[in-house]
Amino acid sequence: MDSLLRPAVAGPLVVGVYVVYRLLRSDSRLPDIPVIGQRDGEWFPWLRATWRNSTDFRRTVIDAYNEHRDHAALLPVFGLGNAILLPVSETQWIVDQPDSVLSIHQQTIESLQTDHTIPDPRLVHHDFHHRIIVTTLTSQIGNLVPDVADECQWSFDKFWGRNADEWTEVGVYDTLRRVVGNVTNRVFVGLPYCRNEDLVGLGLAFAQDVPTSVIMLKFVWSPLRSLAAMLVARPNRVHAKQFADILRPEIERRQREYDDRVNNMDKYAMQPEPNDFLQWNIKLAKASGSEYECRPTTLAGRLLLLNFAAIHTSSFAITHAILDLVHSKKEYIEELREEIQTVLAEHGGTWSKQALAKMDKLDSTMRESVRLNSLITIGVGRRVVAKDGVTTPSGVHIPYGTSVWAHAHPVFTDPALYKDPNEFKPFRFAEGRRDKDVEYVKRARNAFATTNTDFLAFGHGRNACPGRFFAASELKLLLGHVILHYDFEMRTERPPNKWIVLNLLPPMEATIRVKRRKV
Ligand code: HEM
Repeated sequence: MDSLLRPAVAGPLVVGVYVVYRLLRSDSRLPDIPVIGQRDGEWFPWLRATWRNSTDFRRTVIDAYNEHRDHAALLPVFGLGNAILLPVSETQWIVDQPDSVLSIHQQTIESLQTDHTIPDPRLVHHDFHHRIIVTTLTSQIGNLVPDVADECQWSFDKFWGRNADEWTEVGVYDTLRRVVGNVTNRVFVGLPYCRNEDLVGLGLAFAQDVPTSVIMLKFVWSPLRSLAAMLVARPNRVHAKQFADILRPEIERRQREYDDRVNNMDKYAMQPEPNDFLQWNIKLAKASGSEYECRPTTLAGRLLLLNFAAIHTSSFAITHAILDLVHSKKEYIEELREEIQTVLAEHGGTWSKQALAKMDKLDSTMRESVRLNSLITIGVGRRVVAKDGVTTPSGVHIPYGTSVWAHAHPVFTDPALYKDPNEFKPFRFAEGRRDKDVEYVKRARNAFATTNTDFLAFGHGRNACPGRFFAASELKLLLGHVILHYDFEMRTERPPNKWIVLNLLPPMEATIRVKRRKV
């Protein structure tokens, strides 16, 4: 008996009993509503539903849509905590709730365990980067397109080559994540740092560290997570420090120059300020008067957070689009090439925001690919932060601390919404935009970056992805560039996507053969 009371034995025992207890039964505060994955008459129904849902999430979301789309249902999944999938009719209600009732911020902190996985969690709590994306990045897209186009060319020359005589085999995801890393960081930190392989590599590594450490931490009892994170989130800290070390000289140089510029306007009359995220952040930090926001480690940390939010999401999207095209019809690629050539010719032969806006078929191709391959499979996750909980329009009371979600993956392929829903039809949305029988507002819903309750790839409502307008321009330019400059060897069988926990990912090992076009 004495040995049971020793801390080394008692600690794990208490944790073990608690974990088993939580797995065997649901939280008694949860409403009495159907449980996704639960079958009548089974022993340990909660545990078995949790196991079923966690091990085959694709089946889970499809069954949930077929059986529970009209009412709320509990969604037991390992690591998701108390979660409820609301009926499709309540998706708009979720995103309309004030942040004091349903919070995306608290949900992000919980689902990414940011207090443990982000080396400086204050970065997440103060949303400076979010403000800069909304106020400056989006409005600067027009001015940034030439830089994006230049970096795109440099990067594809490097990773796909210029060989116009022979086919070259390239790893699709592996090369595209590097291209996206360069191009996105051109807009975040500018030249020459966006081409610094160590910097881009660290951004990619960090974006992998976070989900990996989240998965490991979810297996640890929450009071012990800070302790476990010392070990589990070590790579996150190491990579964040190395990332900041590379950028520190540039950040300090820019800060000195910024002060000097304010005092000596004449001296810099012929030298424009850099137009990138780092510079906007330096400016906003100065204006805020916050010593913390002006620290080089804080500024570098924000850039790393953005690398995390932007690069994987965008790399997955462009990987899917290219795989979809290469495994469809050659005529689609030819039709896209014709559109791109025609529009570019009308715009002086160069990429611009206006030219991109005219390329309806290109825009449609990206949206169609995201429709079939969206990374997120349940959408607009929000945490109930109202102390007394919240009651949904259909009358279900949801307690404090529970997360609510909307159906997403099966909605993208609902035959009631799309004809031939599982077929890749790249011009589907372009046709929708041209349909003069449909009122203008509805036609405009077909644009790539437009969100609605049926299309949650970027979320929806006032907290929808703030980077989506930039992402849409960047991705269209990348896709347009490769269609113009490369031939693709067409293939028949698209390698299947992969479900990793709750997300849908592209086949990362897939390769294709490309040849530079002689133009
Ligand atoms: C194809 C590319 C992208 C996809 C599919 C995507 C998707 C998403 C989604 C689903 C959300 C959650 C929204 C919600 O729950 O309503 C989100 C949030 C966010 N995204 Fe994106 N994103 C992409 C690109 C980007 C880029 C390029 C940036 C930065 C320039 C970015 C920055 C962010 C940030 C900062 C948030 C957090 C917003 C918040 O917490 O309020 N994303 N994104």
